[in-house]
Amino acid sequence: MGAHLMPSGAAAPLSTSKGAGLAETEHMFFYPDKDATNVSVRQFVNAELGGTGLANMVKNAAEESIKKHGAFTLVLSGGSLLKALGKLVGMKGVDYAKWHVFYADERNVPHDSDDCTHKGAHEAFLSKVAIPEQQVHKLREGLNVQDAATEYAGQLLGLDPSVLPRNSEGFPVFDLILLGVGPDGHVASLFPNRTQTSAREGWVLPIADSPKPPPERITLTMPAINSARHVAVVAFGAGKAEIVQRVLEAARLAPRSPVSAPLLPARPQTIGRPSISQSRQARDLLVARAVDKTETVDVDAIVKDLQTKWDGVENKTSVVVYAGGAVVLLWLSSSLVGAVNAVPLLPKLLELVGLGYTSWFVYRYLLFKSSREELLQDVDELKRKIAGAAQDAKKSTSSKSSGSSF
Ligand SMILES: O=C1O[C@H](COP(=O)(O)O)[C@@H](O)[C@H](O)[C@H]1O
Repeated sequence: MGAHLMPSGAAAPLSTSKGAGLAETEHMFFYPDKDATNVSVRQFVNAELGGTGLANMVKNAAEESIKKHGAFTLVLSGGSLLKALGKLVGMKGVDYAKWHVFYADERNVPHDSDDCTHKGAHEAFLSKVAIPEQQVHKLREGLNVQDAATEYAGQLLGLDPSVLPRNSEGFPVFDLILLGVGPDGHVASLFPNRTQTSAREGWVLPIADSPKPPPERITLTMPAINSARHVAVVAFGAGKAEIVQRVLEAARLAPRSPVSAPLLPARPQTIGRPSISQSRQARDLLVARAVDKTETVDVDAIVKDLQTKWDGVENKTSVVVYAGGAVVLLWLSSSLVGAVNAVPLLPKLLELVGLGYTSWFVYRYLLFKSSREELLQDVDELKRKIAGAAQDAKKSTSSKSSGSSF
């Protein structure tokens, strides 16, 4: 990845990690330019807290939309996003009877296939909340992909404009579109450098050869996505970190042109300041670091283990003296390395010596079977000598101490 520029123009450090315990933080590579974009970046320290943040955002958007036009139109995409939506289950005070659910993209597969986004959404939360069945708009099964896309567009066009209004250009105005993002930057089933991604007409498109399996899908078009009142891109987990960063940098470097990767939906191509209706459209990017349970550190167990080991040490004074000596040696050697580094050309010369010696060692001891056996014998011999010397030292200490008792 290239350098990350801070508002001052200086390069920013690469790490995106944040202090533990913070639920939501500012993303360090995002510098909002209020005139050019109305995207906000919300960063959570882990996917668990990100899921809660997402569920709250959806709940608030639903309340606002129901107040405004008596319905809430929510558009889902697939993948890891669906699991995060599980946090909606059990939330109090949600008027699910007024929700209408759609898919930003869907795979052209049977509804019981594990590749089916609707199946994932149903398992994660639709089956656990009271949204009327007829208000969940699924892709019709068993059609060829072209007909499936036409049929899906027909379902949307058939809705009463009080539920799904259209804008002045005739595109649908969904209340909230939730987009996942692939590591390659695709959103919905709009993949970078594919013709469908730059389509400027139509609501729904068929995809017959998706670069990510399964190959047959349908997807909302970019202008249909852009017309929504709110769009949130949800990018949870380490696998999404790089693409998120790249897109934020692209948005920063060319704030007035549509971003090249389709992660942040391209802004309508208006010259100058966005009009009031455009600036009212909210764009959110929710990111979270992945925290795997196996990564958590049990500090108590470590302390206990150290305590047991320390209790088992017979001569604690010697251990303390040796440990102190090791620290001093480490300090001396680091000073030495510092001094060597300060001499011009010497570090490079020493690197060459190291390289030469390593090559010789590999050739002499590791390349051929016979020389590897020889090396093992030498190591055994050395071990025997060290063990013998230690035993001799022990014997002489015990004979001295028994001598002094006479
Ligand atoms: O194929 C798809 O992938 C993206 C991202 O999925 P994820 O599992 O990497 O989060 C998803 O947003 C899209 O809807 C889906 O069809």
